[in-house]
Amino acid sequence: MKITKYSTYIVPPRWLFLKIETDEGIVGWGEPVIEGKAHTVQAAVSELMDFLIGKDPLRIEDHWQVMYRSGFYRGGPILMSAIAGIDQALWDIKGKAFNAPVHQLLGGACRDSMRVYSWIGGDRPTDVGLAALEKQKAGFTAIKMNATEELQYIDSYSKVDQVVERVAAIRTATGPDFGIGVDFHGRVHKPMAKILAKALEPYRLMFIEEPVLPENNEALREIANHTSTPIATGERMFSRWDFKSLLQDGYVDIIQPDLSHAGGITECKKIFAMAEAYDVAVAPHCPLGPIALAACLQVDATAHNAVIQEQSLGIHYNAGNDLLDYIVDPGVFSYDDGFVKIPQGPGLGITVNEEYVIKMALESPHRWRNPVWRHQDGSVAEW
Ligand SMILES: O=C(O)[C@@H](O)[C@H](O)[C@H](O)CO
Ligand SMILES: [Mg+2]
Repeated sequence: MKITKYSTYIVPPRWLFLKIETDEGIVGWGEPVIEGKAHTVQAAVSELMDFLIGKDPLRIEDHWQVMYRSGFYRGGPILMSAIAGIDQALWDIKGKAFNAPVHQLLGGACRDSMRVYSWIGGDRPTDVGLAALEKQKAGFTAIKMNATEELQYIDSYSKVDQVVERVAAIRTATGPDFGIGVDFHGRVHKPMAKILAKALEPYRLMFIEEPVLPENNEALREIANHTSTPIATGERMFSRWDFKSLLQDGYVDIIQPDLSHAGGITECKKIFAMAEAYDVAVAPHCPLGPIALAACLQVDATAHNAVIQEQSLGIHYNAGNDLLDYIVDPGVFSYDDGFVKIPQGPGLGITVNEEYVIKMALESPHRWRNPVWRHQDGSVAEW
């Protein structure tokens, strides 16, 4: 079998899909994207595909090594997202070629279904009490919300109180066993992060996420010393090499690599295994489309330490398209009591609605850019 062709599709709300074709008629789909930089990743995909056209799609490990090592410059969000989407598409092809779901090819499932959580409140954390209750009624056992829109290095305690009030409202609305993740979203700096972490401790959270930006991961030590709440991070870390010191240092409890940002199925399977050796859980990040979610579930199925999966079913951003719009078999992601069954179809286990993808790419190709938010004094706030 040989790779003959590829196509990329910029689709709303913020995504990029990739289709790779072969001379045997088998096609694979991937989702190589980083939000706000879809066009940049698209360009990186086209550069990397020059190495793959005419090659055997089944030699995934070798292709991964070529894409990662042969370019001299390596790592980072753009290159690793491009590799990720290509890698997903190659695994999709391999699964279809052997008529097996990807998880079978990775060693087989060690769980039947995966607990999932839904994001509430969109980019801005408003009215989350009600939103959490709606998700609970819809069958979810866990949600995640953003803690705050912005917080300065040193800021008022009333902003801390507002976060606590929102979390308390969710806890009251949903009861003691409901999973609550609070995403600091890298919007909080070290001086306030420890205050906020400590203030949230009584609410028995599932985790606090990105308490500081990943480039400040050395601050996790102090934050971990201020709270017993599990600490999660990793959506902006892109390879085993990014994760190794985080794991060695020992202050993280849950890592959140993204199957569309961190080198794909091939790399994330290895990252999950590294974490297992440190007794660290995995909760893969995925505010993306159906191909990314399917890739996550295929690896989750095979990883003992995968505990919960983020997913964007039900209009993650409170605007635009839902991931189910892009597949012809939306039932594949139906959840029961907060769990999604592992997709069993060949490859990634979903059937992309190609006609709809092409239509959306033609009619509404997005140019989604991250909003620019500012603090009261006019200085830029982390989005
Ligand atoms: O953990 C999450 O899902 C968030 O940090 C999103 O990745 C971010 O808001 C961009 O969509
Ligand atoms: Mg996050």
